[in-house]
Amino acid sequence: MLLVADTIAAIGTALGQSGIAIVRVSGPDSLKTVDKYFISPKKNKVTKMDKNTINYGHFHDENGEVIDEVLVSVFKAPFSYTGEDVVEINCHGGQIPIKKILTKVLESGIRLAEPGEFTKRAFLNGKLDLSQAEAVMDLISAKTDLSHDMANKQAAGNLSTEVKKVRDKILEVLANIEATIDYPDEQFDSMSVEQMVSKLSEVEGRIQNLLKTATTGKLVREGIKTVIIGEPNVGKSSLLNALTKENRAIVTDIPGTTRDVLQENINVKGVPLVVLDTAGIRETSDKVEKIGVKRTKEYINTSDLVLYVIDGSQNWSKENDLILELIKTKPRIVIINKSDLPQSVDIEIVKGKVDCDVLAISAEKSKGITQLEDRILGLFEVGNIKDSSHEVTISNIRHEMALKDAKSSLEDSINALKCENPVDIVSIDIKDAWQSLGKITGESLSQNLIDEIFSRFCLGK
Ligand SMILES: Nc1nc2c(c(=O)[nH]1)N(C=O)[C@@H](CNc1ccc(C(=O)N[C@@H](CCC(=O)O)C(=O)O)cc1)CN2
Ligand SMILES: Nc1nc2c(ncn2[C@@H]2O[C@H](COP(=O)(O)OP(=O)(O)OP(=O)(O)O)[C@@H](O)[C@H]2O)c(=O)[nH]1
Ligand SMILES: [Mg+2]
Repeated sequence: MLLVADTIAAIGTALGQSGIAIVRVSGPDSLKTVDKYFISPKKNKVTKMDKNTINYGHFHDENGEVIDEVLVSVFKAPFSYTGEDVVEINCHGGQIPIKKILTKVLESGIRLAEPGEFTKRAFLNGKLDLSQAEAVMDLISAKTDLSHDMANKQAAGNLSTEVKKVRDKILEVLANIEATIDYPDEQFDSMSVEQMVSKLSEVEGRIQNLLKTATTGKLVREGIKTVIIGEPNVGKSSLLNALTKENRAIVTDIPGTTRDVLQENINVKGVPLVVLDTAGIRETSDKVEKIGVKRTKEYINTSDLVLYVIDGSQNWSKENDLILELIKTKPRIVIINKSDLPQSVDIEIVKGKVDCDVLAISAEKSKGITQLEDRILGLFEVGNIKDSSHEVTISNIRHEMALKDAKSSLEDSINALKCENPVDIVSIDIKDAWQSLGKITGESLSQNLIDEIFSRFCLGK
């Protein structure tokens, strides 16, 4: 069923300079609006163009001045990404043509799309379910092959299919209960309590299998937020460079080199790491450096992992103990750097002091980096991530919560059945499980929540 909606437009490509860019228009007025500005050599009207065609011409302003040489792609409802009439204007990828074309389209009374609104319309028109729409967003933000592969499978509907199968099984039991309640005297092939328990247990097992993939799945999708901290000059920026295998951060022998936080994405065996290199922590009177140190402390709080770097060639300081205290509740690894130099720090003593991994490395000589990567993955229990890449992976906390709710309702219903509670009471729990699962695909989710989910998407998507 197509919903009656207004017409929206947005730039579908990244802002900035590029070969080509796309202005996307979707809704009932899209063809006739673009037609006002488009002239093809054969004077073909956009409204008369065949569906699924790409057409050459020029985009003009109302005075007939050429704005750009373009290609327009025409899709006709319901055969488009959104399910509505869609026109895409492929123009040259400069700021000016993009801006001018979008402005003309918007001047014709078409509204600028909200973030995620094209995909939201695809969802509302039944082109995608909610988990597939969320996967479209994941496809865009994926930073490693593994996270991309996971998003691709979800976009293809692997999760939706499993959820639908499981929901159907629940529905069979529910239908059976409803029938016994509505027609108590009729003879039909009703399920026994044992059969219901067995069916629901099977469903619970399948949900549990999905839940098992969630820890790894979330890490692969979201990445591990990692912050490198330590005193000035210990080699934090050198470690970032060793991890990225590029010279991204400025390294000098002057303490206090890094002032602002630097962020890099790193791929550790398919797991994305978002690594922050921070300003060295120390008492300082320098105004700029002070702000850096304050930020470092804030980043520690919001990170998933702290890499605490110590210079092994220097004597152990009381600051080291203070910093260890500061991070003691965080997942952390203590890194004794500059292992290529004569050591003043005794690693065995440090190991005795802390209850976390302690590792000697040389950031400058790239020694111990692979071991560090293994320890990081070990800490998050994603050692053999490739072996555990499933056809269906739970990567989104929203899905995980819905599955947990469904599982708990199923457990309640199974226990109630075993205790011979009346089936009409049991059916409430079974219905709850069915509803919870429907939240994943968006079938049982309130409009507000749906709006909230799409608002997190990019503009033009
Ligand atoms: N230019 C452009 N590139 C793009 C997109 C887009 O919207 N525009 N996409 C958007 O993210 C992705 C492709 N996804 C799309 C999905 C469905 C349809 C579509 O027209 N579907 C119709 C017809 C299918 C058919 O011909 O068999 C349909 O489902 O009815 C188009 C693009 C990636 N590349
Ligand atoms: N010998 C040796 N020197 C290193 C090693 N790692 C870093 N250095 C040197 O230590 C100095 C400081 O390195 P940086 O990476 O800038 O240290 P930092 O912790 O980022 O310093 P700030 O940004 O000032 O807090 C530079 O001269 C590096 O060349 C190492 O593994 N071995
Ligand atoms: Mg630095």
